[in-house]
Amino acid sequence: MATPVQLPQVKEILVDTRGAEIVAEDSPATRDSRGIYLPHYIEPVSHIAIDIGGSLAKVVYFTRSPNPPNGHPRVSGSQGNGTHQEGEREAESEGKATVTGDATTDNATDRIGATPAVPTSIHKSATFSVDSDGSSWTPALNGALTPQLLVPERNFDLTGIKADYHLGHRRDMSVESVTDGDSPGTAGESGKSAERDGHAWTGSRGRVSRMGTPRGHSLLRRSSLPPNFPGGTLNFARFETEKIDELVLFLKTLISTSASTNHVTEEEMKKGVKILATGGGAHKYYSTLVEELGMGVTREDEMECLITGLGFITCIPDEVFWYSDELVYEISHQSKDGIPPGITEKGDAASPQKPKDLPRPSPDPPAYQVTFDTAGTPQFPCLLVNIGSGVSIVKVDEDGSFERVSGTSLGGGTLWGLLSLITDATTFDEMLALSDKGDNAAVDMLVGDIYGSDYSKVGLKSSTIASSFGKVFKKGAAARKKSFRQEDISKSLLYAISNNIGQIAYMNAEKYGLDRIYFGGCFIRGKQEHQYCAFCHERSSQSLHRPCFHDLLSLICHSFLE
Ligand SMILES: Nc1ncnc2c1ncn2[C@@H]1O[C@H](COP(=O)(O)OP(=O)(O)OP(=O)(O)O)[C@@H](O)[C@H]1O
Ligand SMILES: CC(C)(CO)[C@@H](O)C(=O)NCCC(=O)O
Repeated sequence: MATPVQLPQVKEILVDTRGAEIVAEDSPATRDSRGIYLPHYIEPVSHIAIDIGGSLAKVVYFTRSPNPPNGHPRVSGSQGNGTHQEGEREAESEGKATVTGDATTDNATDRIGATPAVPTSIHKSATFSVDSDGSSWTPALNGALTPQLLVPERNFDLTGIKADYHLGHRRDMSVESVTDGDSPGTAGESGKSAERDGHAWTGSRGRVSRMGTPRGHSLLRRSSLPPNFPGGTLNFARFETEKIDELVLFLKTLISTSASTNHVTEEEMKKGVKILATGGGAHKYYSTLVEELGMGVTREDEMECLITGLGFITCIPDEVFWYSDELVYEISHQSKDGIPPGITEKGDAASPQKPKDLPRPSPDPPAYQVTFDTAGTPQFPCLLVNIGSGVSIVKVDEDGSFERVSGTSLGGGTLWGLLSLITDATTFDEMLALSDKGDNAAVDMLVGDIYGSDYSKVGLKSSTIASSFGKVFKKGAAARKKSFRQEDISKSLLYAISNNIGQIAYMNAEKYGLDRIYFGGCFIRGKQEHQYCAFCHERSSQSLHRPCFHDLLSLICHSFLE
């Protein structure tokens, strides 16, 4: 029988992201659900942040553990296409070991006297189970919420960890009395780095090797930990909004599992948990959430969350990325036969021949590399283009004030919906995979199809799409359905929607004199290069406008930083 524990109230929650590491996942389908291991973070009250949008409900929660998730090597950032092999390669190339998490399955927390303990065996990288019809993924619970305040004897000084957050500025962190030198793994050096740099978000790049503390050594270090050691994983899960009951069940299970792990009643557990909800669904499903969960839910405005999330994400090293100017040039100058205008088949000294098939962005050749913002330097003012079910375009001023200036209903929901009707794909990832293999020129009418060449007088290249799906009608009613490959249709639609969004974004950036555009939202989750290129297509190469992308769920830290 659980012994109830009384919980004091906490007024302020701050996130300590020093030494943060993105946890590798097993499958591409879950790559955006990789947790973030935060070796220093202590969460006095467990926060569950929920963003319920038109298409997807996203959940973020922190589970405490002294060890990184079992058996999962970490990567040093969301590099390249997000596969952890890339992260490993990068770590190796930097002469640093890629480390498998400290696979202690025993209960180290008991030995150091920190109670209640979360068995590390239940703390692992989130996995997903697939529906019987294979159409959707349901996230599995990862670990248990462990509010610091559930531990009756407190003597760890939290007041020393302060991460002041200001939009548009580097955040300064005062580290007054953090005992991070005693934390397992990375703590000491990262902590020093934070002090030395005076930056809150020192990030993880180049610190992978420090996670490789041999087990014996790490246990030795743990023995000198304060009872309430820091560390744990920020977990991500997502559900189709249509299946809101699955989200409710997930939250109920998370709370009840956490209660039993912490040896408290569910009622006590709920006192140490705060639920913050945003997105349209926070309003639509408010009473469902409150009634089903039996606890309070704080609603937050989705645009405010978005901007807070942008401020946070753009500060994280290696999170924001863009395509090289060379790649954008190639895409925007490629003629129908794949050779950019002005470049001969053979190439010449001034303009060496560029490959016909553009390679996927990769370190080889470097010209096409994805460029990461290694420093994590937010650039405000800017334009934020959030591509969810629909698209919101938000102008953000230098001081963080913002205005939703535009939008379009042709967004992620449109692609998802239309491809569900047209193709046999049952999941969004299958749709992206189809489009990856497609050739849009089989479906789209290009300027070259109409002119037989460029229409250079008005600046239109022969490769420019003159009319999305413009070739379809030509086939005649009977032949139409048989004539077009699902792959080509998928790519054409992806381009149509992405180009349209890119165009509206560009025009708004022009209108407001902004030279930085951030694209976000789950629509760009799949990290499809051609999709990004569609955003870059033509317009951005002619101007200073730099389309940048981020792929973390933007609500993440809003609730942690409130
Ligand atoms: N696994 C997935 N299942 C369904 N859609 C996905 C998936 N991954 C990415 N998407 C794309 O992301 C879109 C949803 O993005 P996001 O979650 O940012 O928006 P939302 O919050 O649901 O919508 P809104 O903000 O307009 O209310 C979908 O419409 C689809 O295009
Ligand atoms: C309605 C929202 C804000 C919900 O997130 C989003 O789906 C959106 O911005 N839709 C586009 C609405 C428009 O046409 O401007």
